[in-house]
Amino acid sequence: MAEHQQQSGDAFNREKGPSTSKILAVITLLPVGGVLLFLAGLTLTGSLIGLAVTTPLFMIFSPVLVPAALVIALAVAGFLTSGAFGITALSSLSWIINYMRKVRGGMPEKMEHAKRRMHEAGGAKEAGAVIRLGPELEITGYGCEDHFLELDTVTHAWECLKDILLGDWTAGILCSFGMPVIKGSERYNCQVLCLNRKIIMIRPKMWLANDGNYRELRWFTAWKQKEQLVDFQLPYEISEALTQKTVPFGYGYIQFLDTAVAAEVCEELFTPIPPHTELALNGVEVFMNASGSHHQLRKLDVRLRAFIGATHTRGGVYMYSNHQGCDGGRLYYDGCSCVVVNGDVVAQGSQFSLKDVEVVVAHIDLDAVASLRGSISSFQEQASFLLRLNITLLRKK
Ligand SMILES: NC(=O)CC[C@H](N)C(=O)O
Repeated sequence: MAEHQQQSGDAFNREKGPSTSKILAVITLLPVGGVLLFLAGLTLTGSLIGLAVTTPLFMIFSPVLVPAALVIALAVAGFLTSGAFGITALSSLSWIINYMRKVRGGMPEKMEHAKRRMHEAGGAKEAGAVIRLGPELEITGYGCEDHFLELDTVTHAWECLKDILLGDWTAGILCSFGMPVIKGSERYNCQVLCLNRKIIMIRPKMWLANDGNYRELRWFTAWKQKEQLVDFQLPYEISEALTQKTVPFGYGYIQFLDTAVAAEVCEELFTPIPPHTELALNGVEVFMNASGSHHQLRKLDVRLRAFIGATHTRGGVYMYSNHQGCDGGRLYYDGCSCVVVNGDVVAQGSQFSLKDVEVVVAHIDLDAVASLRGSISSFQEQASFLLRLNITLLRKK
């Protein structure tokens, strides 16, 4: 397995350089831009000199209307040509500068949105939030479709995650980011859980959305080894930057000193046996559902019933984060990110909005979960006889 992991590191390195077509574009545009800029200058100077020489002559020999009109026409033509040359030259040079900047930055602008979102969610952190959940496949966007099959989509997602982790965004706040991860030869739709500039667990989606408008099995494989957390070797550049070599990968939850938290990824909630049922019996109190769910009449009602059903008989905090807007495909993702506690919706975001980022914050009393569970005898009976799940222990409050 270590060998396979190294492969994902290799892929990470391989995809760095610019493509041949881009290099060709730069090589052709650079002289063209320069020549055009030179011609622009030349025609501008010519027009100005012509105007300067002929104007006094016509002042003396006026009124000679036809040659005057001729001079004006020539001057206008001169300015227009110079302007056209100038604009073409400047736009080709600015394309080159932009391209150079992108090559050096190494990441498509699209993935910068994840960082922007983190920045705007900073307010939630200042308001005291200790868990931050973004939507499914947040870093790349949910609707990449066949671009998920390109190695550099995954590579750039790691680069973006690295930038986020090197900043302050994850200091003191558990953050869940969605991105594709290649493990060995398989590509998984994952939630990457991070805290204090480290990756503490990668949770691959186990039940993929593959009906109606969804085609996740075309791009991802479902994680099937439910029984164990395995070691995932981070791509070389990530492990160097984070000084962290491996991370637990698989199905499980994170045990803090005062509570337990787990991811349940979108479609998993809607399966006949959703993971939250056994996670709850294992003591997980907070569920983080990262979702990419499109708008369809009455679907919000289906979702809300699912969150309420998940938590009102067995207790729990259900955090739900959905994309909002359109991203590449033909669907509208209708937000409505929310927080549900013991069957009550305590916070909910908008369904239709043009905002770049919307942060939904809720202040939760975790004792309400413990006390509901403590009051249901059958919950305790089932919990005491259940097989224990995989845990990542964190000695942090
Ligand atoms: N991304 C998903 O897993 C979609 C799940 C579900 N079918 C929905 O529409 O919400």
